[in-house]
Amino acid sequence: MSASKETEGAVAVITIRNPPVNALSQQAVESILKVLKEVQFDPAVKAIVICGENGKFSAGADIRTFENIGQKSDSLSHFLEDVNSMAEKSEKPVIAAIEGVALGGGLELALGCHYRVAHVKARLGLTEVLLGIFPGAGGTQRLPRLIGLLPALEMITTGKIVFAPVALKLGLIDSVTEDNTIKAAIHFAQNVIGKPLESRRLCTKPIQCPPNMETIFNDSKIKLKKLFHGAISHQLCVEAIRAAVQLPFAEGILKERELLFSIFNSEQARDQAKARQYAFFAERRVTKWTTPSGANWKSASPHPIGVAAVIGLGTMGRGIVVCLAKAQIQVIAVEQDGKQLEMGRKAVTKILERETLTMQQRGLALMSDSFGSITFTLDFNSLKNADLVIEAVYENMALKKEIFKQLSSICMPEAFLCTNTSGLNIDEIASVTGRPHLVIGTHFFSPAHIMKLLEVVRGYHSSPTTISTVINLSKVLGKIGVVVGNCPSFVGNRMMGPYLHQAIFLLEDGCYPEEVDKVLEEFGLAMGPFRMSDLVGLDVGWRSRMESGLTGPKLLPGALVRQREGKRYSPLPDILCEKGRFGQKTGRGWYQYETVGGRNAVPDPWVQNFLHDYRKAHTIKQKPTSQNEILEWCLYPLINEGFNVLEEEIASGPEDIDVIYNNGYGWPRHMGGPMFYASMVGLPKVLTKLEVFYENNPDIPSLKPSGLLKKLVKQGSPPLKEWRSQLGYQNSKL
Ligand SMILES: CCCCCC/C=C/CC(=O)SCCNC(=O)CCNC(=O)[C@H](O)C(C)(C)COP(=O)(O)OP(=O)(O)OC[C@H]1O[C@@H](n2cnc3c(N)ncnc32)[C@H](O)[C@@H]1OP(=O)(O)O
Repeated sequence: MSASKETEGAVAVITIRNPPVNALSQQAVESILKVLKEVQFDPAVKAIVICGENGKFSAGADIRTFENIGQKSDSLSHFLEDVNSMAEKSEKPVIAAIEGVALGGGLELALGCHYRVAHVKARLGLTEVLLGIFPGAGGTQRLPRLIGLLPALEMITTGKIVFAPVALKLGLIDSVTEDNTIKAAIHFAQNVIGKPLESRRLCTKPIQCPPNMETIFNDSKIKLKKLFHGAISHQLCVEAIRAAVQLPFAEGILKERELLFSIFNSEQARDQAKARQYAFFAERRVTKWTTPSGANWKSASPHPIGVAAVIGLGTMGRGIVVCLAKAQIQVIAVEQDGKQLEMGRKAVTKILERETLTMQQRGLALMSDSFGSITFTLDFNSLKNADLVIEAVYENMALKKEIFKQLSSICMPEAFLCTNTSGLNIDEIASVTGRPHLVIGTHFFSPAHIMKLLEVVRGYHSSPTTISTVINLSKVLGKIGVVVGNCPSFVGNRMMGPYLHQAIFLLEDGCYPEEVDKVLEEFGLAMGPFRMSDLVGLDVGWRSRMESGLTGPKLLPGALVRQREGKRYSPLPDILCEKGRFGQKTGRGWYQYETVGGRNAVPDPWVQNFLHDYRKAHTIKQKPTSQNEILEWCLYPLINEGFNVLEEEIASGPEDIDVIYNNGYGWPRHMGGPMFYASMVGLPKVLTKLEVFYENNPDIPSLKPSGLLKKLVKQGSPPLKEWRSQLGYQNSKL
């Protein structure tokens, strides 16, 4: 960790060195300060360029140290601000040469410089808020002065990252280069030697403010509350920016410090910051996958994928085609029906047009010709050219097996065969092929071109190379691949089961859909269980329950209305479906909608009356349930299933589950994920509640506390990072 100096003519080049991302540790910043002081007094130096080693300016503060430093990180921010201020006050021009990334404290350092030159592919952002803190080294005071109130408000409160061309338009940087950035910055420096610097010092620059500032701040807070629910740091960002417009620079800096300090002083804000930082590292942790047999990310090499094929152009297939094409992979899109193929082609083209527009707006010169080419075809034989095939037809085992049988004979012997199923048995599908080691599950989430999560489901025979190839592909697609084991519904959907059942039981017992949703949405979930079910479509679950004989014609005669095989069962969603209430798609479900396909869920008096009559018919006494009880009844069974998933080695660690929930199920990042949340609530509390729930409801097996949860509590509830060592996984091989 160091900063070194070289000189090129009259220009001193200070290089930050702290691999892999030149994070600003205390040592790194001390080192920058030392060299910066040195060059101030060197008469031969007329201008200074600051850059980062290995093509990265700086990814900001060293997050690895946050856990241990607590409140100290707020004084570390002041320390960085002292360096920024020294650069700003320098009588010699200071130029930031930005390659790769300038994020968080890295961008704050660049804002202290008089000029910023960036490579065209560089990304810049004040991302602190995404880690539960906010820019505390002058960022909230300098950015609005540089680019204006509104763009600064957006960047700081959302942690938005912009590419260099957009940064140039915003006025965040002064020049963009496609060549060697350091050389370009040295050249830039030579041209500004001797020019007045006063107007380049952001601390002296006034902020251009619109007249309706207070409305802007208030609206922003309301919007952020909706977007990030109870997340505190976003709200504090607004206060810091308010200080920037209301106070002179030096006082604004003091206010920024005070607000940052308030985060470390509040238990809730500290917990949220911990949760977000945990979520950041959990996403890195899951890339280091391992399987119960000991295969892992180090022991396998991925194969590159030049040509990929997608079978089935329904909603999922279309999204998958789009993300492959966006990653510049050549795609063969196959349908069996001419009409479906044409509809698929049109839909894909439309999405790609929209994506092109968005990319252009983000300053990325990505035109449609830089997408991978797509061949739409009815010819199954064209699959012989694919390195990897993703089957994305509807969930039907017989159909999937038929397709995989064909794939096994058509495709190249080394081609990987993936199935986009959300819960079917991968081994059964693989069994009909002559290459089960090359078969794997790729569970995409809808819309597939947007959602970041990919559940990578290893079958019994999936080879390490197959896992590695698909995990690598997920990175190429800009997704987070999480390796999971093969069991009904895998990880995410399996844990959803007890949660959704419990939410429905709450309706039987006296709650209303809007009441339950409100509690879970206030907790931070993107959508409560009933709004989510209406969005997905109630008919999806209904069809699968009919298929498995839980309802409909296959239901055994004499079955009790509210019981199946001795377990509690609620027919409520079946009855809704029988009445044609499928959710948004029919304009009625647990809620009513303004139109068929409408999005705006409105509580429906019909549902309220229906629930009332249902309870009366089944002589169910309505129980008052507090908000906290609703939360516990829904979340603890979900968490319990998470422990079962860990115990059965379906997920390799709690981080895997949390990454799945944060990226695929709308879990609020400032709550870390369900397993992290359980660790924050305290495992003994979760266990005690589940024990009581189960004792009073022995007909709900999912309430039975997991063996792993009990084991962990017995061991004194070790911190989450130690849970892995309690699992059967051979982590020692990592
Ligand atoms: C004494 C002064 C202290 C300064 C005080 C001022 C306070 C400022 C507040 C902040 O700056 S908060 C931090 C803001 N920065 C960020 O949010 C950036 C986080 N990082 C990223 O977004 C990405 O990692 C990246 C930089 C865009 C690189 O992405 P890429 O996909 O290329 O690689 P990764 O796998 O994500 O990362 C590689 C490797 O580096 C580790 N890492 C990344 N950023 C940091 C960081 N800021 N601090 C410490 N370590 C970081 C990451 O964990 C990976 O390590 P691993 O061991 O391979 O898992």
